[in-house]
Amino acid sequence: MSADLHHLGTARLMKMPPATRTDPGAASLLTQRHDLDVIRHGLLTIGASGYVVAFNAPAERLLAGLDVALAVDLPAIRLVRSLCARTVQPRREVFRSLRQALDRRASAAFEVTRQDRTLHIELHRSDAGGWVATLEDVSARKASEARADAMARLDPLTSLPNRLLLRERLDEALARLQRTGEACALLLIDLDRFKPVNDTLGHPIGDALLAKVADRLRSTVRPTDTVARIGGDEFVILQTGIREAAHTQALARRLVDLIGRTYMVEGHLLTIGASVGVAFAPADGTSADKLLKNADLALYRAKLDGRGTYRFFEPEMDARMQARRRLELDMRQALARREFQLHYQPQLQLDEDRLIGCEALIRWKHPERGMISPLDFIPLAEEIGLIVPIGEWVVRQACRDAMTWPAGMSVAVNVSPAQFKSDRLVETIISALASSGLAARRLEVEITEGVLLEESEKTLQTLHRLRELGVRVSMDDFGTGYSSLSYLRSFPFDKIKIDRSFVKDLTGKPDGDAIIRAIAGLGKSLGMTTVAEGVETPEQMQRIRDEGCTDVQGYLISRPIPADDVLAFLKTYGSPT
Ligand SMILES: Nc1nc2c(ncn2[C@@H]2O[C@@H]3COP(=O)(O)O[C@H]4[C@@H](O)[C@H](n5cnc6c(=O)[nH]c(N)nc65)O[C@@H]4COP(=O)(O)O[C@H]3[C@H]2O)c(=O)[nH]1
Repeated sequence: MSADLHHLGTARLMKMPPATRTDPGAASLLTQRHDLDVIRHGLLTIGASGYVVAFNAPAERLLAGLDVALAVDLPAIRLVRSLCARTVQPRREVFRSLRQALDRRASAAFEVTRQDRTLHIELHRSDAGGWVATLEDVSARKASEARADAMARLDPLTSLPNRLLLRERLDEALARLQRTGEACALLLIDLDRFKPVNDTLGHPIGDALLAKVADRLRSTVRPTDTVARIGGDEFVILQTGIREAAHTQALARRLVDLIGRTYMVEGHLLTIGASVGVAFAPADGTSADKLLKNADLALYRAKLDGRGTYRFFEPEMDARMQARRRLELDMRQALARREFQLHYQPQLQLDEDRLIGCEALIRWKHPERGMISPLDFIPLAEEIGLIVPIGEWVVRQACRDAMTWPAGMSVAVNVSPAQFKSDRLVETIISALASSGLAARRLEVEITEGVLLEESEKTLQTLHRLRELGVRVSMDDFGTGYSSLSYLRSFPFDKIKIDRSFVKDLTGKPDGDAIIRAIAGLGKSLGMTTVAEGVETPEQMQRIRDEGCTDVQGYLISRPIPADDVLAFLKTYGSPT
């Protein structure tokens, strides 16, 4: 240390006896001490010869407790040594900056801590060749900065660590893992059915529910684990020091069970669920990003597998996700590249044995993969919102194609829940009818229960607007959902399409005709047409006729055929006028 101090240039000077020193202005500074006391900050002057010349009362107070008493004529070097024993920065660093300041005749600043108090000290060169030091107690500011720093790492609603703190803990755990060889697990938790609670009961109830979820999560982990909230209804648990994967599995199972138990929030009995994706370090990744990504892939799988469950990451998930991403990229270009086609499946009216319309069914002619079934791309299109432009194309194309058919033939299009949510549906249909010239009564919209499940008020309004236009509305896949019957009461459908699983049961199961008979009777009394889907055999057709259904559709009449073949098919079958 003393070697450093020689660089400060004060050691030689301080050896000089006080009597021989001449510090210009020292006397006047001493006389001004009373004036200096009014300054809030501590002030201390050091003469050119390296001795304390003057200081005010705040300086005395702030420096009380050092192992050297502040006094006029105190060698500055002793003061500096005593202060440097308590600097926040490493002592060498402080000396280096003091030395630099001295060499450049510039200022230097450093901080000293003592019993929870932090002093900020600045040294400035004075005109007289000495130094003026200012001392400020920055403890309160430091504490509030530390508080703000901690707050920036906490989620205000649940007081759980937020994404930032999770990230820091995860980085620490991963670094430790390399040293100790222990494993850790990341459990990504997504709440199922939280959004409807928030949307229907309001945000205060949603917030209270999230706080309860946080409490349950906290209660089920060890103190060494971290529970974090990283998004609206997304939580994460970082489980450290794992010896067996079975412990993580037990935790994942516990989470699904615990979150799925009923909550009482302000008089409301609420039930939500949890899907959990798990990734292990180091097996599934040794970086925070990789681990989060893989836990997310596992979570995606858990959701696909019906939610309310947990999944561990597996390498194939990554491959599957990449395939999905490729499909998504291709699908985004497919519209512009005109790769979609419509095939049409004719519908037969049983009474008069005549064709009355066709259902439009989309096909994707992929340049490399060939024809792709809608079952393989429509769900993804719905998920990423691409169903809106694709559905718009379907409606426009179907209307154009139907204009080439005999006037008695109508066209039915499938409309998915995402299209209903987009607000553009009615305008799209009006525009498609206007530009094609098709009469509204020749267009039929087929919806499934999925459409009615969400935002029912808004959905019903849209359905009524379509009805006012003259467009017909049919309920598809009837009988497969949870509450098909109740939906019949909420909207006066024109048509019920009986799911083909019931038609299959006609010949496969004893009493297989009971459901068809019941639905046909229901349709009759409600004044709705009933169409049996998936009719493949003459026997099924006869039974359906006997049970009172009005229309049929299925391979027996025709498979879906390309648009260009429809007219030829109508001719051979005997088309309506
Ligand atoms: N085994 C058997 N199957 C029969 C028979 N008759 C018809 N099918 C098939 O049953 C499906 C009927 O359509 P969906 O229930 O609306 O089910 C459709 C519909 O939900 C959806 N989809 C098709 N086109 C569109 C579209 O343009 N927009 C939307 N949103 N969804 C569409 O994809 C689903 C599957 O379409 P496809 O693969 O074309 O499958 C069609 C059709 O080819 C039969 O006798 N036996």
